[in-house]
Amino acid sequence: MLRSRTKLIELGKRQLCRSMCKSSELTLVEVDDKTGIATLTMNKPPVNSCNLEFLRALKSAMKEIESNKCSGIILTSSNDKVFSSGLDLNELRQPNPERLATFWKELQEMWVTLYLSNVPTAAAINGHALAVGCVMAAACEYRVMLPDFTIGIHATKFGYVVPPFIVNTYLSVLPHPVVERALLQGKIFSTQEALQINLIDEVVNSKDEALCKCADFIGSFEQTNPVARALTKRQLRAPFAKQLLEDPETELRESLEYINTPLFQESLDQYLLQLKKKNKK
Ligand SMILES: CCCCCCCC/C=C\CC(=O)SCCNC(=O)CCNC(=O)[C@H](O)C(C)(C)COP(=O)(O)OP(=O)(O)OC[C@H]1O[C@@H](n2cnc3c(N)ncnc32)[C@H](O)[C@@H]1OP(=O)(O)O
Repeated sequence: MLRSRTKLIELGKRQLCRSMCKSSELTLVEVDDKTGIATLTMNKPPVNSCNLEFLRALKSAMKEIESNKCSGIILTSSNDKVFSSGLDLNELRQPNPERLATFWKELQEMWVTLYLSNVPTAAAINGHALAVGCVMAAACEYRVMLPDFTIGIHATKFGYVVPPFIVNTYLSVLPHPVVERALLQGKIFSTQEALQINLIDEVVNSKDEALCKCADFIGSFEQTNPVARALTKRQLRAPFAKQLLEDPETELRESLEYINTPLFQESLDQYLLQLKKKNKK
């Protein structure tokens, strides 16, 4: 605790970044010179599905934003219909064992980086946010969403047992009975339904408005001490991340075992077929 506090104070002494604009193919980071807020735009066509390289790019963008002492992160998408379609299902289908293990570790690390980020995090959900797309939004501290899209974790519908840290992401935002029903049904919520259950904080009519609301949210911490804020956030969130932080190997092993079962592979094949068929109609 003392070590991490010292590290944070050292970070606090560094200059607030005034302008940084770094693009990779998969992510785009723009920092507002006045506010120090970084907008991290997911940019993996066609639907921001998370493969190994994309998870890596997201994690490294977030770490870089934090190390540049920005005042907060807004997560959004360059696609105006899809925030993220979740994990790239091709990574899970008949996987190469080594790549699958690396992929899953990246997933764990990306989640920890976002969920326990030292800086305020907000999601401008400008399109569908499915499965891990929803998890990323729910891992942020604030969510604003455009109308007529969908959000939720429907893993049970395609034969995926939801790992504890994903359950915990939902539990950070929603009451237990709501989480239980939503996960067991594999419920996908409309924007309006998501607002009613408080999965999102607000509905807005444009991406610009969403970005402004997120910036206002991050600005609301201007008067707080960033070190005290970050440590308090960590205290509140650590119990939900404890299992994964203390024993990532067990979660990794259990996930890999499950992904490799014939039961999971068969239901994944069927699900991917449905997804492709939809486009041929
Ligand atoms: C952060 C730590 C998390 C740890 C987690 C484990 C938790 C377990 C829970 C979930 C795991 C997942 O995330 S699995 C991913 C589940 N995602 C989906 O089921 C989304 C499926 N996609 C859609 O419903 C739609 O694509 C869409 C609504 C997102 C967009 O619709 P649209 O019509 O705009 O686009 P298309 O359907 O035509 O898609 C274009 C193209 O992309 C392919 N596609 C879409 N999603 C995926 C995906 N997730 N993985 C791989 N490929 C995907 C789709 O088949 C189309 O391909 P073709 O052009 O070749 O037909």
